[in-house]
Amino acid sequence: MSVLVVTGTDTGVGKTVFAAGLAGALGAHYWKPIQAGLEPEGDRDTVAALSGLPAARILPEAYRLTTPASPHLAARIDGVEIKLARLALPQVDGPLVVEGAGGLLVPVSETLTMADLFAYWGQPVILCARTALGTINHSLLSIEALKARGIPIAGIAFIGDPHAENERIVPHLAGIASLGRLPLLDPLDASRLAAAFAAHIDLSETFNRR
Ligand SMILES: Nc1ncnc2c1ncn2[C@@H]1O[C@H](COP(=O)(O)OP(=O)(O)OP(=O)(O)O)[C@@H](O)[C@H]1O
Ligand SMILES: C[C@H](N)[C@H](N)CCCCCC(=O)O
Ligand SMILES: [Mg+2]
Repeated sequence: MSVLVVTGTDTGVGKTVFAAGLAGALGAHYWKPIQAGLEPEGDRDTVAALSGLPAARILPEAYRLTTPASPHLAARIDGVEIKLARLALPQVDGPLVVEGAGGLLVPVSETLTMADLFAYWGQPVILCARTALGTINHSLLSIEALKARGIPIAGIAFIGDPHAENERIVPHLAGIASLGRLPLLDPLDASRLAAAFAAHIDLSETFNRR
């Protein structure tokens, strides 16, 4: 089993759309261990709709929390305690794509962050980042947080309209691979996502480095 963890510089950067494209391209299983916010749908449902994968490849979450908030707060509201013991990676045949909640230092409890979880898993992480103004700082801070914990970095994936300089300077300063840029798709559907992912995202270096 090979695992790729998808994180982002923030909530709402496009991790789920990217993860759907990635899981579809790899014929992987997809797992969102902690879902905070169930309306109008969870990320699992979005990936089911956008990845083109059979339903059995979209694994059930370990925690389904009702409130669209930081997981530590969503868990408190639901009266749930998030525990590492329930967050072991599921064993599947073939590749597994795992999506975090929000960005790296988002708390899942009073003592645990998403980054702690990634360090515990020790699997390579793809950082999803906007192309737009502000991304340089958010991206480099996120990469520092990954490096500080010794979390392997598979690369950065940009999402949004082209911005050649932002797409150059971040991987250059961080010394990590860029997997490319997923454009904003309108309409967004499974076939357009698969085509855009194949045209714009290069996974060859990701797998060669491993
Ligand atoms: N490549 C894209 N093309 C068009 N729309 C996109 C794309 N990427 C993201 N979006 C839209 O942007 C919004 C946020 O994207 P997404 O849900 O993937 O973010 P996220 O990083 O997974 O957020 P969360 O932290 O809640 O998991 C969604 O409405 C999604 O449809
Ligand atoms: C509700 C949202 N869509 C995600 N599920 C959780 C995002 C947590 C972000 C916390 C923060 O950085 O302030
Ligand atoms: Mg998401």
